[in-house]
Amino acid sequence: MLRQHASPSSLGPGDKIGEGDSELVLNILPSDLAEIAFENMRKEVAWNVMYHRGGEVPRLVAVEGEVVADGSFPIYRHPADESPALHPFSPTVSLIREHVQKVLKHPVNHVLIQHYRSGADYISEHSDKTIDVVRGSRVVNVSLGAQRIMTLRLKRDGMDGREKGTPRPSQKIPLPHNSMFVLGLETNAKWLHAINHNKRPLHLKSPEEQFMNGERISLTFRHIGTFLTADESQIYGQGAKGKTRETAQPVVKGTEEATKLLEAFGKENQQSDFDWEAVYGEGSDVLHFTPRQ
Ligand SMILES: O=C(O)CCC(=O)C(=O)O
Ligand SMILES: [Fe+2]
Repeated sequence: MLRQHASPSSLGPGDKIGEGDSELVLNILPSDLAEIAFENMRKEVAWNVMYHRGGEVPRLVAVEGEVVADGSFPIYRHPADESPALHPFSPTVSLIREHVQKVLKHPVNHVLIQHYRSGADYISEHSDKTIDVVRGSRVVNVSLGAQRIMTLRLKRDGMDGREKGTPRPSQKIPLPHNSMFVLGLETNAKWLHAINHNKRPLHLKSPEEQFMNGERISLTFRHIGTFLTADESQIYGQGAKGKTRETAQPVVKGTEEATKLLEAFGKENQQSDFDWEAVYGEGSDVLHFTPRQ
């Protein structure tokens, strides 16, 4: 039985989350791996500062993925000025990936890893950008370290037809250490999600929030259908204009193409009935939005 709570209470395993295609899975990793994963990743992962509109994003990030035989690798495009360089899966992340795939029952070939260094680090409300996400697959966030809260909020246009002044439904899902939040694409289409900051002094927080000194690492695994060739000169696959390796096209940096894709991302953030085929179907060959000078 799925239970539906009033908006502000916390949801967890077994609850109807978002459109009902999302869920929280506890103890995703065996305890020996869960225990060492955080410290291992601190050392193994190539952490970067990432920029959005010229400012630093408030967390450290890294990208890893599966490099295929000819050296091509998956690319996930989202509105950052530059995507960090992709590295092959590091040893601990590889192990985590295996457990994720077993539960998810579909492959994942790309991960965005984020280090929330304290309660002051956060990710603003957004929908994941799905031009490069294999259609019908789900996105997962594995949480390690301090518990933070995933907040879902119905998109504004989802309120059409409801009485004026009705608050937008929102849901709070605490993400404990060693959990996996599965984001269904229907939920991603109709709701925004965020990890808001939690600036209460550490000593006033719950033991779960204080864990790992308030630091959290999340791993957002996706099944990506768009690829860059080894020398990063060409792009192909689901989200590109050339849909196969043979029809790969040169990547486009900046220019009107970039403005067009950024506008499409804006629409995906706002529209519950976002028409994927109409907006993304043709594909885009843009790589970086504000290329390095
Ligand atoms: O840190 C998280 O769990 C959320 C990350 C996220 O929403 C994203 O990278 O798109
Ligand atoms: Fe997200």
